[in-house]
Amino acid sequence: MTFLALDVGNTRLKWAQYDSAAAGAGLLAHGAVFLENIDKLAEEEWSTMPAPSKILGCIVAGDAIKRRVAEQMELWDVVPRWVVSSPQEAGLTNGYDHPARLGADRWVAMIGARHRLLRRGINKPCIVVMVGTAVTVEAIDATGKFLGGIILPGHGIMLRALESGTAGLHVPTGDVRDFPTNTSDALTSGGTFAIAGAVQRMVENITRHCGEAPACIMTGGAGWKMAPSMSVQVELVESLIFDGLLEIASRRFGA
Ligand SMILES: Nc1ncnc2c1ncn2[C@@H]1O[C@H](COP(=O)(O)OP(=O)(O)O)[C@@H](O)[C@H]1O
Ligand SMILES: CC(C)(COP(=O)(O)O)[C@@H](O)C(=O)NCCC(=O)O
Ligand SMILES: [K+]
Repeated sequence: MTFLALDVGNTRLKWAQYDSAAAGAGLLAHGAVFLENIDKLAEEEWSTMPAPSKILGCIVAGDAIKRRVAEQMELWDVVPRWVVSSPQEAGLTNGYDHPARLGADRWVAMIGARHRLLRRGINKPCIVVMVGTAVTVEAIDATGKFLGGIILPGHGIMLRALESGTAGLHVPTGDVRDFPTNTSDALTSGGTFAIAGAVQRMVENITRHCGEAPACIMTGGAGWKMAPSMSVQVELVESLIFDGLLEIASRRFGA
């Protein structure tokens, strides 16, 4: 059997095909497409792929996108399953006021992070950072309870908001500097420090709450851009959402 995992965000659809639906499964193929290009998946990337036996994904894009993704999968005779955040899954407890309202990508990434640590025998609090269209920073305690998390604008949204709300901030991308001395560097550094500072604050919050410093795992399309500028130690794990989907799939579908 092969397993297709999907992560549909507000900017890109990411997919990965595995040789089974189990943690540690072998990766057969993977790709990412901007949402404006999803209508070509069936005739391009997916056209030569053997039909998956199971499909599980998380989607936070709107219903119109969801329908367009489903259309591309009509190529195969498989009903795709979408993760909905629940009060409990794969050993995690969801502390959100309304568990189902938590973005499915956030829930799946947390499941991936928790099991990644447990597999290494690490049972301590954890911060999960996801740097995509938006940035999310989640806090999980040592028992696997999701305590809560924050949402802030991603780099692109921050810059576009500043550009559209001012007259004098239309400048090329700059560099991250401790003390920026031009507009480009000031904007790029501002966005980067906003994200790095938010993560540092959540690390402080959870350390105070749990009495123990957390492990910190980061993922998302722009994670590699943030990694060099973080003020706390983070582990960059590009596959975190897929790792989470494999954990959920192994429990739902069996190995
Ligand atoms: N090679 C790349 N392709 C696409 N986006 C990239 C790339 N490198 C960095 N990014 C950044 O990552 C963000 C998209 O990340 P992604 O995790 O796909 O977001 P989402 O899950 O919200 O769709 C974009 O806002 C963009 O700034
Ligand atoms: C926070 C998000 C917009 C992040 O989206 P992304 O950057 O991955 O495209 C998404 O997880 C979402 O729509 N969440 C629902 C609201 C919530 O989690 O509280
Ligand atoms: K995402």
